[in-house]
Amino acid sequence: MTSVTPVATTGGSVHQFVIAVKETVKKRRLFGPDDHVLVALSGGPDSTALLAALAALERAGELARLSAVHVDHGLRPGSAAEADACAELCARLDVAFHRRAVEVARGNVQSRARLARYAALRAVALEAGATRIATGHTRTDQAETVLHRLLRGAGARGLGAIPPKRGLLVRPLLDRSRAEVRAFLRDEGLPWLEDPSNESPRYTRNRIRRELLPALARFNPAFEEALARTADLLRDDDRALERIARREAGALAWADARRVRVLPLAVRRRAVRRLWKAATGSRRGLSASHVEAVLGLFDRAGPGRISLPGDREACLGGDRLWIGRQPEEALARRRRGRPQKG
Ligand SMILES: Nc1ncnc2c1ncn2[C@@H]1O[C@H](COP(=O)(O)OP(=O)(O)OP(=O)(O)O)[C@@H](O)[C@H]1O
Repeated sequence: MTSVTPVATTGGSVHQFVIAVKETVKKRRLFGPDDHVLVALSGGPDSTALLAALAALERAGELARLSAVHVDHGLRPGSAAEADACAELCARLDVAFHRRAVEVARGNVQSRARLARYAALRAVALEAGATRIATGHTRTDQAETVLHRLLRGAGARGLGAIPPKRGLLVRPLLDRSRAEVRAFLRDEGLPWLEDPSNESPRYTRNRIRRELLPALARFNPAFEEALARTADLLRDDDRALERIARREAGALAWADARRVRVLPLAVRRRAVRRLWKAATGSRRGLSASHVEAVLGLFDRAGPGRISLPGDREACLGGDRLWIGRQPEEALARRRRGRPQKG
C-alpha cells in the first residue's frame, strides 16, 4: 500500500467537516465502532468527501473497518478511467477498494443504472462482510429531491425524500451542504471527478439545481435546511401513519365498514396500498385514483367490484375485501368489449 496522506487534519486538529459528520452519525445512529462501512464511491465530490471523512473516523476508532466500491455502468467511454481514479484515491487513503462492472439495458437508462448499482453494492457488501453501505447524498441532494417531487405532486411518503438510514444503507452527509463538501475537499487537497451529465439542461433535476435553488435562496438563504427539516418531519409523520395503517389494514380486509368509516382518510389510503402490495407483490404502487375507487366500495350499500391495473380487481362482498386477479371469463368479456386495433 502507498504511504498514507494525513487527511482531515488541519494543523494537527480534526477538520470541522469531520466533526460535523461524526455528529450526524451519532445523532442519527448510522453506525458504531463495530461496523464495517462500505462507501459507494462514484469519484464525484460528495462520495470523495465521504470517504475522506470516514477514513478520519476510522482512525479515531468510530468504526471498525472501512472499504469502498466503485460500480462501472459502462455507459460512458471514459468510465474505466473513473474506476481507476477511485482506485488511486483509495490507495492514497489506505482504504480497501472493490470495483464492479454492471450491464445496463437500454430504455430508462438512469433508473436502470441506479437499480443495477444498488444490486451490485449489496452483492459487494455481502462478499466483503460489510455491515453498512454509505452513500454521499447531501442536504443539497435532499432539497433537490423534495422540490423535484413537489413539482410532480407527492404525499408525506414522497416528500420524506432521502432517508438517512434504510436497512444496510446509511447517508452520513445528509446534514451537510454541497458547498461544505467542496470547501472540505479544497482544504484537504483532494481531487474529484465532475460528472458532465450534471450540466445538461435535459434533466429536470439539473434545472432545479441551476434555476430553482438560486431563486429560492433569494427568498430564504437557509431554505436548504428548512426543506431538509420538512423532509425529516414528514418522514416521521409517514412512519407513524404507516404503523397505524398496518394495524388497521385488517378492518378493510374483513370489510368492517363501520370501523373503516371512522378511520382517518390518510390511514384508509395507506391500508389500501398495503393490501394491494400484499396481494400483488408489485413494486409499483397503486395510483391515487385507484386507491379512491377501492375506498369508494365502502360507501355503497351492497357488494361491488372495480377493475385495477395488471388485470387485477377489488371485490367487496360478504365479509371480505378481496384484491387479486380477475377471473378469466371477466377478462375475456372485457377484451370482447374493447374496440379492435387498426
Ligand atoms: N458509479 C458509482 N459507484 C459507486 N457508487 C456510486 C456510483 N454512482 C453514484 N454512487 C453513490 O450514489 C450517491 C449518489 O449518486 P449521484 O449520482 O447523485 O452521485 P454523483 O453526483 O455521481 O457523485 P457524488 O454524489 O459522489 O458527488 C453517490 O454519492 C455515491 O455514494
